[in-house]
Amino acid sequence: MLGQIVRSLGRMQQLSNGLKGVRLHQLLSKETHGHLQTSLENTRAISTVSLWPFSSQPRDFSQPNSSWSPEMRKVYDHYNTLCDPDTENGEEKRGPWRKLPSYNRSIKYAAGGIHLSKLIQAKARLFTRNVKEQGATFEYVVFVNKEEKRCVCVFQAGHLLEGAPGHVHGGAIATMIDTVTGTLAGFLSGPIMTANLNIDYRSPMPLGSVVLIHSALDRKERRKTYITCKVSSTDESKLYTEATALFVSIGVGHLFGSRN
Ligand SMILES: CCCCCCCC(=O)SCCNC(=O)CCNC(=O)[C@H](O)C(C)(C)COP(=O)(O)OP(=O)(O)OC[C@H]1O[C@@H](n2cnc3c(N)ncnc32)[C@H](O)[C@@H]1OP(=O)(O)O
Repeated sequence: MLGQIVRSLGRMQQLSNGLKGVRLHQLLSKETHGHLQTSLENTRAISTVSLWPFSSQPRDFSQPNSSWSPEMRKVYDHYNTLCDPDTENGEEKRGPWRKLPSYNRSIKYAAGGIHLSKLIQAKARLFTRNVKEQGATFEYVVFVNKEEKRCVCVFQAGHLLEGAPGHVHGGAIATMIDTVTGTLAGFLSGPIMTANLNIDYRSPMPLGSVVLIHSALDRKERRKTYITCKVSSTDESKLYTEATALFVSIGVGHLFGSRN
């Protein structure tokens, strides 16, 4: 089975031979992210923007939309400004902050990706980006600071995420924590999967809230990347949730049931 997949992927690589800088393993890394660990997909998109000259333009869900509250927009603008380059002596210098783009399934936009999508599951979409109604579920943007090995996510919780009446479902909060810590782990360590997630819910989060999800690298040990996480109000006066997460680096074969 794995052999067949690898042969199919080989044919797909021929399709992409004309595309400079695009290698099969990069496409596979994106697929890994599309299904299980899309943080690397985000990461690659930063470093290889040239991966997107294909077919139609994918929608970047990290752009402001009309569902965003003034508070969401204000915090977004603050972090977005940190991503702007400074000009010193006429030279542009980029700081450590980057905004990560976010797609519902970037692989289908790459050459050969459509075939990869079919091979795995054509209708699969990233969990947090699969509701068309803007503002109904997960509105979020992740900003990463490479030097400090940390990131911050601005998250607005939509009305379809209700758990306790009027408040955000604990599973939705866990989803966002997994997403943000996983994005950081993938950014720092490449393809990974969540091995362990510990969450302490400290205060109920009202639906419609805009919160900050701060994640930072705790440590790396061999294939293990440990991340800490805090979810708070935007002025950081109220703590909603704390978490720790462990991500284990994987090879692509892991997704096909191989340990190679
Ligand atoms: C933008 C969106 C980003 C979203 C990110 C979301 C990512 C996800 O949600 S992934 C989906 C949820 N996760 C999964 O389904 C993973 C299922 N589990 C697995 O596939 C495997 O158990 C996996 C990959 C975690 C580890 O398996 P394997 O590669 O064989 O590693 P293994 O050799 O057992 O362990 C490696 C190390 O990790 C440690 N480890 C593994 N699992 C755990 C665990 N649960 N707790 C503590 N330590 C662990 C091992 O002790 C070992 O440590 P050491 O190096 O000190 O010996």
